[in-house]
Amino acid sequence: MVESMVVDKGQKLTWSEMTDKAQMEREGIAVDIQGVTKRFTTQQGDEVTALREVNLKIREHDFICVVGRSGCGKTTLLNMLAGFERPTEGRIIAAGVPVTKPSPRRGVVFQKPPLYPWLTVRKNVEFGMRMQGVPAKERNARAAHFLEVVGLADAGERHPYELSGGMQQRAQIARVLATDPDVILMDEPYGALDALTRERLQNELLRIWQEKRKTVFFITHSVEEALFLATRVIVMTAHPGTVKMDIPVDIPRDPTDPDNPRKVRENPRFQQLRDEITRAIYENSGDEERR
Ligand SMILES: Nc1ncnc2c1ncn2[C@@H]1O[C@H](COP(=O)(O)OP(=O)(O)OP(=O)(O)O)[C@@H](O)[C@H]1O
Repeated sequence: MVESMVVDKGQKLTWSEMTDKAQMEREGIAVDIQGVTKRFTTQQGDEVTALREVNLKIREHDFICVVGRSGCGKTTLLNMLAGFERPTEGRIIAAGVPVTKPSPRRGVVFQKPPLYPWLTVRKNVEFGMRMQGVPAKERNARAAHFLEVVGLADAGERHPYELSGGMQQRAQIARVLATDPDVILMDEPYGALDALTRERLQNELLRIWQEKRKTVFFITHSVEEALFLATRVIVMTAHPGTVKMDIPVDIPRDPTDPDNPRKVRENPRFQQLRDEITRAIYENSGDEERR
């Protein structure tokens, strides 16, 4: 039987999708990952179960950090949240609607900033908005605002190759923020940066997250980075990838305080959670590797 359809903000939804959407809005759920399994077939014809039965409710304004050993399926999960890949089983609902393809409501920040070398930084920041059909005047104003937000107000007329790695990452973040997504998906965005730049950018991201009230899903290999940023840390285990722990982080943070990183690190709760999460990642792993 074909369910009747209703149109909501230009999207066609079935009645049951409308009911789910209303419930998610009532409960403040931004993204609902429901029983997601993902299998790949390798070129040799073998089947790999990258994720099995992942269930996770991401609330609006959550800052989720996902940690886990290499190969546990973090990027696979992010790719499905972005709509780049489809689950083999289960489904992902974002803003009440099943995710079937990429959407500007979900911005993606990659480890390597995909900036266009022939465009200035300002034009790069405007690019996503141009794709959305934002009029030139508004594009200009929003680009100026977000370049300011990420501390690149003076770099708008430069080209990406004239920027440091940290500045390029800031430009990418400005480009994503300027498209005004509900959810920002970040795949190890600071993995390639030196420790000091990384700390600065983490603080900046916390401030932006507090100000703009976005929902963030952030992959990292660093437990310390996760504890510095997250409202919830999700620990995943491998073969097949699944959620092992969901840990709320209750450490007070103030990104407007330049001494915030040291204060957070020296909080006894930080050290306790770091040990607990590190143990969870590596126990039963059969080796002593530590990151
Ligand atoms: N397109 C693909 N075809 C076949 N197997 C894949 C494909 N993409 C991912 N996999 C497999 O799925 C599993 C999870 O990979 P994924 O990249 O999501 O892990 P990850 O946790 O992000 O790893 P890392 O921390 O190293 O980036 C791995 O075993 C990987 O080999």
